[in-house]
Amino acid sequence: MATYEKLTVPASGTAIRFEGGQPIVPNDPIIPFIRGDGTGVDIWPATQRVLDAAVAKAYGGERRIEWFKVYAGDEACELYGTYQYLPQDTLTAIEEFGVAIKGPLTTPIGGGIRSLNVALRQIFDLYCCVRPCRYYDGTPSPHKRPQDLDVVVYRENTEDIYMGIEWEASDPVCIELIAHLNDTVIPANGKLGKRRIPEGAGIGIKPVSKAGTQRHVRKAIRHALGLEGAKRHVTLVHKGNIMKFTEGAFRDWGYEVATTEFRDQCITERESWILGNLEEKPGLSIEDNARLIEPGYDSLTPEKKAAVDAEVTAVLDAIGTSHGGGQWKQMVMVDDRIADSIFQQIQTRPQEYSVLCTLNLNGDYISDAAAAVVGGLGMAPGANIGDNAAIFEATHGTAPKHAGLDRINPGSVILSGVMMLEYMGWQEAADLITQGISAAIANKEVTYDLARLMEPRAESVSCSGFAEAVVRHFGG
Ligand SMILES: NC(=O)C1=CN([C@@H]2O[C@H](COP(=O)(O)OP(=O)(O)OC[C@H]3O[C@@H](n4cnc5c(N)ncnc54)[C@H](OP(=O)(O)O)[C@@H]3O)[C@@H](O)[C@H]2O)C=CC1
Ligand SMILES: O=C(O)CCC(=O)C(=O)O
Ligand SMILES: [Mg+2]
Repeated sequence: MATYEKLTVPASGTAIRFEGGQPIVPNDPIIPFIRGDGTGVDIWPATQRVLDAAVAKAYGGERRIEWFKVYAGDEACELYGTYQYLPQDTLTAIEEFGVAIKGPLTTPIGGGIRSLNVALRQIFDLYCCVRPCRYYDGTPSPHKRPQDLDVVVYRENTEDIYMGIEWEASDPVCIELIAHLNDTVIPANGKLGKRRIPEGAGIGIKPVSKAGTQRHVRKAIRHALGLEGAKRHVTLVHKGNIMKFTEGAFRDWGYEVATTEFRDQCITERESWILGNLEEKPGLSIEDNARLIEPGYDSLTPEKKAAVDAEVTAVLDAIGTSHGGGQWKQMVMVDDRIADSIFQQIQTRPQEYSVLCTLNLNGDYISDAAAAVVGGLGMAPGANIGDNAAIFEATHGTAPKHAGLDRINPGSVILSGVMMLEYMGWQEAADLITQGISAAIANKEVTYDLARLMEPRAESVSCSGFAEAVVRHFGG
């Protein structure tokens, strides 16, 4: 048993262990929770009420969660002292008990502390941020057909510019770094021409590694393998046309995982065109197939034409038998889209997407945008998953202007709790909550954010009132 400076571990309960990246869950798990800053004061009690009621109803006392209050953010400073935003006790508790849940934590813009939310993901190597965006019937939305969006954003969670390796413009190290880049590093690369970093610039570094990308893509593909029909689909989202060696590499490394480790279960979009063309027109020549997959083929240089022909030949040789004859239609489709395009696609053609596998920053943006389509940040849950720990939290932040007013929507943290119960294998309790939320919304018992979008506008319930409504509607 670990030692704690200011915390007392619950007298009863058992730790969740991890084996091979999977949680082994006892009937009485000790689960650390962080209340959170801002609206955390409203949301957390509402969430705990719903989770406890669901577990009690589903298992009649056979299973229960032993909550272990741990501290981060403003509350931690009150208990541990000034600037103690993320005390060692909290880290020890998450390490010892493996699965935790948290409310949002404040991060100042510009100077001040770095994000505690990001720090927790990095400290525990929670490399996949999983954010499902699906529609609950009756939820008001600015979109005409919000029900068409049913995606899971798989956001890489430990790399990219979120590593926080950056220097302020006035920092002497930054000035020295810019001089070194301008005088030595950039001229040494023949392709960068006369480019110069402007003096007075701040500098941030964007590391994207092959190992970091591939372990994340692997989890996204495994997720898609558990889905059915057209939802067996992973889209690698990137801005690889501009950031070739980070975002472009993310795409290439992602395809590499799909076409090596998951070769028998995956088909890429281009491979599907090649096989599909041949299925539609048996006897189609390599050149005509190449013409169909490559727009503008006839105006390509002979070398480029030969490369497309070679691609068609290679695909037919490698997987013509194993994937051809329509077999590929049962497999996980892996394609890629440029990030700006995916923002419009999830609004204009939402039904075409399923698992959106992204880098860190793109996933941050896309998860808020996708949440907006299906009803806003009040209904946007999330999970940070690693091989030895998992922390569940909503997509949104502290929403400070609503703090302490018992009016914010606790739906996102409650749904993050649903993800936690599913991760623990407690599906019966998770289902009760999902039913309760669906029925509360259908009954127009909703918080201000959803009430104001309803037509006619509905009378809103409080944050705690929504939790009570969810509990009342367990079982439909
Ligand atoms: N994982 C985390 O802990 C995160 C922390 N943050 C941090 O949170 C702080 C505040 O960030 P901010 O940019 O204001 O973004 P927020 O996500 O906190 O809030 C922005 C707006 O989104 C709406 N919203 C957010 N949560 C809910 C909810 N539960 N129910 C209904 N509506 C909701 C509200 O809109 P309206 O007022 O129009 O109703 C709110 O004003 C910052 O310090 C930021 O760094 C941000 C994101 C994630
Ligand atoms: O940590 C923060 O303050 C913001 C993080 C964030 O926006 C997110 O994880 O979605
Ligand atoms: Mg965000």
